[in-house]
Amino acid sequence: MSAPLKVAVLGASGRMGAEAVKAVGAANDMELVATLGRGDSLEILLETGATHVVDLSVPASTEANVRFAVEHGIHAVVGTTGWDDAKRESLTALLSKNPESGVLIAPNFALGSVLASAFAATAARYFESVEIIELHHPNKVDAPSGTAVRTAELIAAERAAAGVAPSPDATETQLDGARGALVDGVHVHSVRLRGLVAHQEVLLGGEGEQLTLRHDSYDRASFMPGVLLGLRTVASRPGLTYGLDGYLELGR
Ligand SMILES: NC(=O)C1=CN([C@@H]2O[C@H](COP(=O)(O)OP(=O)(O)OC[C@H]3O[C@@H](n4cnc5c(N)ncnc54)[C@H](O)[C@@H]3O)[C@@H](O)[C@H]2O)C=CC1
Ligand SMILES: O=C(O)C1=N[C@H](C(=O)O)C[C@H](O)C1
Repeated sequence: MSAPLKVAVLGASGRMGAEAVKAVGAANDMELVATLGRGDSLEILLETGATHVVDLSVPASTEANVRFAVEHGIHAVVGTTGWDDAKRESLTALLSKNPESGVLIAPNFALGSVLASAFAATAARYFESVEIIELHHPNKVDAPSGTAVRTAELIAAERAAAGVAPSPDATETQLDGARGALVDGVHVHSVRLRGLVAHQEVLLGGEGEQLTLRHDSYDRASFMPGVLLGLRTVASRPGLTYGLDGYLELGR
């Protein structure tokens, strides 16, 4: 049996981080070597010999955390949101100078969510209209969700490749925000509601019909198989992988 992965969790006291600490601690092929929170020095990663980090911190911190890991030869599995095009491009440039390092940025670790986004992208080739509604707990600090942004990107790419026209919309006047945010030409609506965890609907409309693709995470345990898959795979995938679908055989 090979040596266990030496894993550090960043954002370990948070909602997701606490779940990841449990999941890594229970995995036979992993050793939890460090748990870091706000204000902790990243030098702890070097002192504890971490080979892998899971970043589940906050959008304001994740880039610095991941860059530190890459610069020190530590593989990173990242669930934190906020990785826009510019940040991913800059990270790719850093990774090209550290060719052994692997980073997975996964907007959503839940298998059902990854599948739902892939199905939605495929379906969006065949429907005139598409909009996204994402629904989350009210403690979430960012909107729209990273998952919704990624889903919109996938949908837009499929529609562009298929030559599908923009969704029809005759709106002439509106209150600010009434039509949601526009992500790559796809309207995204964000709901924040006590009692929710993480949910998304993709609405696809055609003449006389509607297809709705909905995914629900009722518990953060739903994200843990994806976190563990990411940890087990990332070292064998140098460079940046954006989306857990990059590690799955989805036939696309
Ligand atoms: N990819 C996925 O499947 C999922 C991603 N997320 C994302 O993960 C992130 C965390 O979500 P939650 O756990 O709900 O948030 P949270 O607010 O409960 O936890 C974040 C934790 O990070 C800590 N923190 C702040 N700065 C830090 C730093 N520099 N280093 C280490 N820790 C630091 C905070 O003190 C807090 O304990 C968010 O961006 C969220 O959108 C959440 C759920 C699933
Ligand atoms: O903050 C959350 O809770 C979640 N964040 C991620 C996102 O922004 O998509 C993943 C999941 O939706 C839960």
